[in-house]
Amino acid sequence: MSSRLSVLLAAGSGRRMGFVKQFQKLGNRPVWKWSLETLFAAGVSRVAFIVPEDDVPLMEEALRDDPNSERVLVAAGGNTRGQSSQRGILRLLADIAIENWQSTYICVHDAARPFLTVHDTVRVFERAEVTGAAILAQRCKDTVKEEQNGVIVRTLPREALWLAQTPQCARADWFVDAYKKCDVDCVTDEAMLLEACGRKVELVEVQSFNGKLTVPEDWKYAEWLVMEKGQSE
Ligand SMILES: C[C@](O)(CO)[C@H](O)COP(=O)(O)O
Repeated sequence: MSSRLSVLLAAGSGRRMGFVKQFQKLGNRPVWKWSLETLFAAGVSRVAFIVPEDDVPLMEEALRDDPNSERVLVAAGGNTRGQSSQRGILRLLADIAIENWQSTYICVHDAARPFLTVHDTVRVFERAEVTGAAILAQRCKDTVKEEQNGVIVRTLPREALWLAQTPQCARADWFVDAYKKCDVDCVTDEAMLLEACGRKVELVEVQSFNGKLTVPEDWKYAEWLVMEKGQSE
């Protein structure tokens, strides 16, 4: 019987957004709460919630009255995404016997993707539980250009291109093995780390909108979407 755990990343500085979006209220709850509820509804038993070091006490306080508070570990992020993700995974595994790591699946999710659905989360876990690792991703719809000094040097074949999203899920022992062999500071997602160690990571095509709130336009779109969904105040 396998178990499902998750790392929820919320340690970013919000430089491109202009504010720390993951703690802002979106509709009737803070951005981070949207994904936290989804992860638990998808069968995750424990979440390592990774926030900036200075915000750890604040977030512990914010979680105090949450029905899931006992199942959330708040911890400080590192200097890079890779370090934050690694800290979360190792923190979760500290409470689990090594012989159970093979049957433990951990997904890493960006708190900045609040619209993730339970259905898509379960699909990623189910594929990872079969293949060892899987991530949610979107097929590339646009024509993609490679540039040098503002000029196109190549058009890439979009049939083979996907846009990586989160959750990104793998067997716990695969992550631990990757940490021994590869540098977490050289990757921009967990799949890239696993790929660097020769692991095969399956792509699961996203079925509902799961955009990342990165720039102010994304925030405006998110507010509009929440209004449409009837989940504003
Ligand atoms: C993991 C990711 O969401 C895949 O698209 C993305 O790389 C995260 O980027 P960020 O700069 O750490 O938000």
